[in-house]
Amino acid sequence: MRVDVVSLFPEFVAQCAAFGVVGRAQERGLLSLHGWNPRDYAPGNYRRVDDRPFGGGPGMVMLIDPLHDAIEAARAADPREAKVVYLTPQGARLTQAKVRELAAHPRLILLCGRYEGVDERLIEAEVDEELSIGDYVLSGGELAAAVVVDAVARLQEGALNDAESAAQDSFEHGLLDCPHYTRPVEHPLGHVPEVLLSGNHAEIARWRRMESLGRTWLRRPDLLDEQALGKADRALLDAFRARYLQ
Ligand SMILES: CN(C)c1ccccc1CNc1ccc(C(N)=O)cn1
Repeated sequence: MRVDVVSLFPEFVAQCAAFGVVGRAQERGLLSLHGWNPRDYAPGNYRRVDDRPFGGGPGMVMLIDPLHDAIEAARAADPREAKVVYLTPQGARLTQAKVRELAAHPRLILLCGRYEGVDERLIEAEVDEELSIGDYVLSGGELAAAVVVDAVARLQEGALNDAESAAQDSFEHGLLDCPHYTRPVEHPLGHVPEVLLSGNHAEIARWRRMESLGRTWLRRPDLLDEQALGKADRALLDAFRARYLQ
């Protein structure tokens, strides 16, 4: 998968993608990242990329032409069709389902806004999708772009080994992950649940599923559609609630 990032700080996103699983995905050729700086397409000595907003008010707005030219240069760098995504607080919420959809594209162009954002005419002409990573304001779209790069990189075939993909799977199934424990068994901070030491793999799987269901019910009831749960999961959740409420 190829990702082109249009940003005044293109190195920002490249740095975020240089470590761990995402860095390894790049080394394995599963992901290629390219930065395009609108300032390189801004004419004259001052190389302006922003200007004052029509209608007055504080802050600056990113100019159309440097962004347009940077996006077109990115498009031209690879023959495949690109989906252009603008990271903005005004975007649709990014979910794992949306990440899966994005990860299936051969190419993405991620547009990172700074200042107060981008001239609306550029958005209308060039952007396919506006996405938000959450309801909060960042000083630029680069962190949001780095989140998208990380999330789609992990879904590239061959990016994760078995252990890593197990961690990925829990949220993929729409539930929160169960608790995890490792050595030592006894520690001043507490002990390890007996079931995990039992070697009884059916019981361990049952306990983990119950914990995932229970935690989702407690922490993110919005993720839990109890109607869609099978008979076995409903029984596990009832058992969790009985223990929790006793
Ligand atoms: C400068 N701002 C406020 C701005 C305004 C408009 C567009 C982009 C930006 C860049 N900032 C962002 C970007 C994304 C998110 C998010 N939640 O995905 C939060 N902040």
